[in-house]
Amino acid sequence: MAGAGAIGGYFGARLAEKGEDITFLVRSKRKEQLMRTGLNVQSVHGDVSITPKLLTAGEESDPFDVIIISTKSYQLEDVMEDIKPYAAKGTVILPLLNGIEHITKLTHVFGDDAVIGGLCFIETTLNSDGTIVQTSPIHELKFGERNGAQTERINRLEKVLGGTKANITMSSKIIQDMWHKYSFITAMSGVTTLMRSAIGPIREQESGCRTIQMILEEIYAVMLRLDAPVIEGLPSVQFKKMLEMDYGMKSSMQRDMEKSSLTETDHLQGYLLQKAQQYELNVPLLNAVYTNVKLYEAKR
Ligand SMILES: NC(=O)C1=CN([C@@H]2O[C@H](COP(=O)(O)OP(=O)(O)OC[C@H]3O[C@@H](n4cnc5c(N)ncnc54)[C@H](OP(=O)(O)O)[C@@H]3O)[C@@H](O)[C@H]2O)C=CC1
Ligand SMILES: CC(C)(CO)C(=O)C(=O)O
Repeated sequence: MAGAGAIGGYFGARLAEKGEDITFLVRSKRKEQLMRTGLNVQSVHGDVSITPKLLTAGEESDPFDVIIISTKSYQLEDVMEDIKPYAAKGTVILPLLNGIEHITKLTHVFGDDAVIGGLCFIETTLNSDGTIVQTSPIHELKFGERNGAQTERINRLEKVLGGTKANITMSSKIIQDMWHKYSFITAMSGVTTLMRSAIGPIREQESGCRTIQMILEEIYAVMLRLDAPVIEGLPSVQFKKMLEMDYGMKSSMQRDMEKSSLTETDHLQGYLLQKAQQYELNVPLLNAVYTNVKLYEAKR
């Protein structure tokens, strides 16, 4: 597992809890912390604490069968360098980042065949002592071959990841799932950071609902222009999902802002905005949410 942060620590701990052989690639500060405290998860599905197997970049190790990437988008270039020595021919790279642009970057470095698709739906964060806190019932991870094939390696991976105390499933349309998640999170992180509120109170305002619907429409228009494999009527499907989210659900971008951390807005809203400009599409709400986060980043 490349990274032992909010999602990497959560899914890694769940896999280790099941008995899988998981090594976490960490940097020195996190390593010191984990050696002192162990890897601790506080979860609505039950807490778990493990003594993690740790590796830091440059240390000797055999290559890994699977490398799950769980860093932020702005840490991708560095982590790709760091994992290179541990990726051999046949190593499968499974990224869990939100967004889509990282797939191109990963295939460029590791080759088309090595990289499969992946995503997760979970609300989790690191608290000040490094504990992973998972707060709402959803803890879903999806993975699959990018071309949807039911290959031998994907069946093997399904066996390894299955039976874990988290909802981990194989998808034969993972790229579509990733675009759908991308549209959802771009809207969700956009409105929650703009309104500085969890999703519930935003939906209680009629204008809040309209804002969510409008930004979903803008995102959809850009994705259609990019020939992304999205379903017809995606904005209504995503809006419905937004209505079903826990009242207090926040986005990880919003939590990052609450912790005064850097955000992934360039990777999420920024990428779509750049495409909208290229194709001369009018996306006022995307512009507004992106500017809001960039102003926050400039003031950090
Ligand atoms: N949190 C959530 O609820 C969800 C997040 N996501 C997505 O998942 C991705 C990860 O987010 P999240 O888990 O919240 O982020 P975190 O910041 O909590 O975790 C990222 C971790 O990666 C580590 N890391 C970064 N670079 C390296 C490196 N070169 N070597 C080793 N470790 C490294 C960081 O370690 P260090 O301490 O050294 O900085 C950090 O612990 C994002 O794309 C996000 O959008 C998706 C769904 C939900
Ligand atoms: C959709 C959501 C809010 C939870 O999975 C998410 O992906 C995030 O916070 O990054």
